[in-house]
Amino acid sequence: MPAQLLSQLRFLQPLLPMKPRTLPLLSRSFFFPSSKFLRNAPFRPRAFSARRDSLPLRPAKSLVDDEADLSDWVDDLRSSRPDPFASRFDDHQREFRPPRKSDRVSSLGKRRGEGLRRGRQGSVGGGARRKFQPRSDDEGDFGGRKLKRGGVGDFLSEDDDDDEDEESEVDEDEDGESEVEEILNKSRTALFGQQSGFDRRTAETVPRPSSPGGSDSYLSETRFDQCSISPLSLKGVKDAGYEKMTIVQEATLPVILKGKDVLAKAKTGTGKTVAFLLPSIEAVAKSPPIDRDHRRPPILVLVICPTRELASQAAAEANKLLKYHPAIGVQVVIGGTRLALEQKRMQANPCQILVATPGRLRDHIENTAGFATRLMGVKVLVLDEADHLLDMGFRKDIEKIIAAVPKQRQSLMFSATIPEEVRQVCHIALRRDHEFINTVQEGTEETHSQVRQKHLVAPLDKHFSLLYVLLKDHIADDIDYKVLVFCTTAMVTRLVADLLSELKLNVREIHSRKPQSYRTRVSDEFRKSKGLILVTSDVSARGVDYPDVTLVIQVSALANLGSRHPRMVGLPSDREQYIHRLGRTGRKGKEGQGILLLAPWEDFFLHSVKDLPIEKGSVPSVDPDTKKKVEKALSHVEMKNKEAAYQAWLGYYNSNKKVGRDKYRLVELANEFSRSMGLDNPPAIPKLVLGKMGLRNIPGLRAK
Ligand SMILES: Nc1ncnc2c1ncn2[C@@H]1O[C@H](COP(=O)(O)OP(=O)(O)OP(=O)(O)O)[C@@H](O)[C@H]1O
Repeated sequence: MPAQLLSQLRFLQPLLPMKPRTLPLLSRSFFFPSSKFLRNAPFRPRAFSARRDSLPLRPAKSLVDDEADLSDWVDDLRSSRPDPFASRFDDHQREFRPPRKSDRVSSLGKRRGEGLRRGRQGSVGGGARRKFQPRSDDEGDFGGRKLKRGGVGDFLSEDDDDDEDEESEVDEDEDGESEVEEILNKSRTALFGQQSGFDRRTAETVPRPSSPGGSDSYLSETRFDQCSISPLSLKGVKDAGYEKMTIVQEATLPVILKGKDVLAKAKTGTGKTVAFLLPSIEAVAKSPPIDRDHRRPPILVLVICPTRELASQAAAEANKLLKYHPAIGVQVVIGGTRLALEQKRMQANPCQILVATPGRLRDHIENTAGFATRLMGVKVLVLDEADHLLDMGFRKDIEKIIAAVPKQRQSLMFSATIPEEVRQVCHIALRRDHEFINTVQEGTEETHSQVRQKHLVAPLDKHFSLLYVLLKDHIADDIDYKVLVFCTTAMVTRLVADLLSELKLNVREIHSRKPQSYRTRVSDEFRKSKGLILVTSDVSARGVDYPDVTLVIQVSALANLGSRHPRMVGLPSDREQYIHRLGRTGRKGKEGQGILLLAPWEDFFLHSVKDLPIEKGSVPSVDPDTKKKVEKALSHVEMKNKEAAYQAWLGYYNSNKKVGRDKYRLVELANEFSRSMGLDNPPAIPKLVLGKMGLRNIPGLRAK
C-alpha cells in the first residue's frame, strides 16, 4: 500500500498506526471502497439508543452474521468517551488461524464424549442446536474433559487429565527476558516517574527478591500506590492486605494499563490473578457507566479459567478488589449448576466482569438469549492457565468464545508454564505485537527453590503402604500438616481417599465425579483447615490457592500422558502438570515439600523434569504391621469402588501412548494394580468395553 494512501487512511482514522512495517498487514485488512471502514470512523457516531434498539436480539446461531454490526455498535459505544484501550487499530494484525484438520480430529474425542453426555440429555451431536438444556457436568473443567480422548479407553479413564507423552523442555525465552527489561524500564519511567526510587535493573534481575530466599521473595519493591491505578482500586488493594506488588504484577501492570496484549509467565503462587484482575478492573472503571435499564448490558471483561474452583476463586479475588467499586459487578458461570439458575442470576444482577469455565460459557453463548450481544461489549479477554486453555481439550471452546467477542479488544494470557508450542499458537487470542513477559529468569528453575522435591521409585504393589507411611511421617513432623495427594483419575482418587479414611487419617476427596456443591464445600474447608489431607484428581492441579499446603504428593506423574494428538499443537505436557501440582505448596514464598511416587515403568518421566531440583529419595521401609494394617484397610474398601478404579486405571493407561502401546504389558500392569488393591482376581470388564478398548482376547483380562 503506498504511503500516500496510508496518510489518507490516517485522515479518516486518526488512530491508525504509521509504522511502515505495519503496511502489508493493513493492506490486507482494509478493502476499498469500504462502507464498513467508514462506519468505523469516529466522526460518524450513531445514537447509542437507536443503534441498540435496532439490534436484532438473536441467539448464538446468528452471532457470526451479526458480529460486524455488533462490533460497530460497541465501537460507537466506546467512541462516546475517551477510552485508553480503544486506540488499537493494529488489531488487524491479529490472525485467527482456522482450525486445522488435525485440530478437528483431535478434538473429536472430546466432542464424542460430550456427545455421549449430551445424548443423555437428548441432544446428541455437536451440530444440534441446544436450547436451554441444563448440563450437569462441567465441560469447562477437567471433570468435563473426562471423555475427551475419544475411545472407550478414554471413557473409562474418566477425567482430569491432559494428554501428552512427549517430553517437553520449556525454552526460556531470551527475547522475552530482554523485553521484560525494556518494558520495565519504560514503564517505571512512564508510570512511576524518576522519583520512584527504582534502579534500572538488568533483565536477569527482574524477579529480584527483596529479601533473597525470605518469605517475601515473591514481592517487588514497588508499592501499589506508586502506580497509576484509581483511588477506589487502591483502597480495595489495601483492604485485601496487599502493599507491594509481586514481581509479576510489577512487570505486567504498566504494560497492561497501556492497553497492550500480554502473555505472562510467572511461577506458581506469585499473584498472577491480581496481575490480570487489577488492570481489567481499571478498564471497566474507565468505561462509560452502563444505563441501569439497559436490556443487554455489555460484559466488559471476560476471564476464562479451566476449572470451576479456579473460576470461583478468581471471582472472589475480583470481589475483594472491587470493594470500593459498588457500580462494578462480577459474576461467575461455571457449570455444575443449572444453566437456568445462572441465566436468572445474570439477568437479576448484570455484571461487567464475567468469570467462566469454557464449556459453560459456550452453553450460555448458544443458549442464553441476549448473551452473545452482551459479549460483544468485551474489552478485555483473559485466559488464565493459558497454556492449558489452548490445549486440544479446550481449543474448540476457546476458538468459539474468541469468535464471540470483538476483535478489537485487549487480550491477556497468564500461566506458570508456557511451553514453546503455546507461544507458537498464542496468536489464537493475542495480537501479533503482544508482549511476552517472562518473570522466570533464564537458567533458573520453574519451581520454587524453597520447595524440597524428591522422587521415589517403587513397585506398584507397594504404593498404598508407602503412601500411608509417607503421610504418617509427615504428620508426625508437622502438627499443622496440610497435604494434597494427586491421583490419576476420579475413581482412583476415590479409592485412595477410601483407603486413607479406613486408615483413620483425616481425609477429604475432590474430583469430577463429586457434585459441585460438595466440591465447593470441600474446597472451602481445605482452604481454611490445617491437619487435613485432600486426595484429589487434577481438578486441583492448577491455580487453586490453598494457603499453607505443607506437602504435595503426586502418585504417578503420568496424568497428562496418553496423547492422541501431536506435540505440535501446544499441549501442556506431564512436565507442566507436575509443576502446577507441585505449585500448590510453596506459595507466596512459603516453604513446602513435594514427593513424586513412581512405579519403575514410569521413571521415564524423570527425563522430562531433569532440569528441576528433584532429588532421588530413599524409599522408606514398610514394617510388617503397617503392611498388614494397610491390607486390612483395603479389604474394607467397597468392592465396587475397587472395580471402578481398576477399570479406570486400565482405560487411563490404555490411552497412554507409552504404556498403552503394548497391550499385553498394559494388562500385566493393570493386574499388578488390581493385586495392590488386595484382589486375587482382576475385576471382570464388559466385553463391549474391552472390544472398544482394543483389548479383546488379551490374556489376563476377565470379560463379562
Ligand atoms: N501484591 C500481593 N501481596 C501479597 N499477596 C498477594 C499479592 N498479590 C497476590 N497475593 C496473594 O498471593 C496468593 C497467590 O496468588 P495467585 O493465586 O494469584 O497466584 P498465581 O500466580 O496465580 O498462582 P498459580 O500459578 O498457582 O495459579 C494469593 O493468596 C493472593 O491473595
